[in-house]
Amino acid sequence: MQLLIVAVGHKMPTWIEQGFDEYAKRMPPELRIVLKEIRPEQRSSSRTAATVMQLEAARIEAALPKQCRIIALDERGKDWSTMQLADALTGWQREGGDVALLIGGADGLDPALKQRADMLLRVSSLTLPHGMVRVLLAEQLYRAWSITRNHPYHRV
Ligand SMILES: C[S@@+](CC[C@H](N)C(=O)[O-])C[C@H]1O[C@@H](n2cnc3c(N)ncnc32)[C@H](O)[C@@H]1O
Repeated sequence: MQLLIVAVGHKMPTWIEQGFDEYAKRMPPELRIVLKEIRPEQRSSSRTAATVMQLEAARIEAALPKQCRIIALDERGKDWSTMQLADALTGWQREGGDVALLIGGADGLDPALKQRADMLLRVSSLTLPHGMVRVLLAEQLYRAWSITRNHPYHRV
């Protein structure tokens, strides 16, 4: 099973790339975190944010496997504790299939894409920059995995 992070945004600063890699590389081979970067659409005065999000959504859809669970990261989503994430991870592994975690660009994720997601998840009440969300998500997935394995990384 793979955890796909499908994230709008590329050419991230080195500190984002390093932060992400730091946690992604700690995952075991049977539960890899795979990053798929989506090139952001050009912003211009003749394009509305809705148009840009629709075009980015088409790119995100094209990057998704045929069958996968979709979790859309959104600040208006459900609040999960790390323990809840760890429980969910156990369930996802039991049920099998890939899980895609979607991170939007500067304007967010297209409403239709959020509608078709299995759930919306928020990681804070604050609006975070998309680069930071991928780092935070990688750390939380690693922490959640460490909980399922009683690994000492997570202290209660
Ligand atoms: C700069 S934010 C976009 C903000 C946009 N105005 C909106 O309303 O969604 C870029 C992306 O980062 C993710 N993101 C930012 N803050 C988040 C949070 N607190 N919880 C979950 N995802 C977040 C979302 O996927 C969002 O689409």
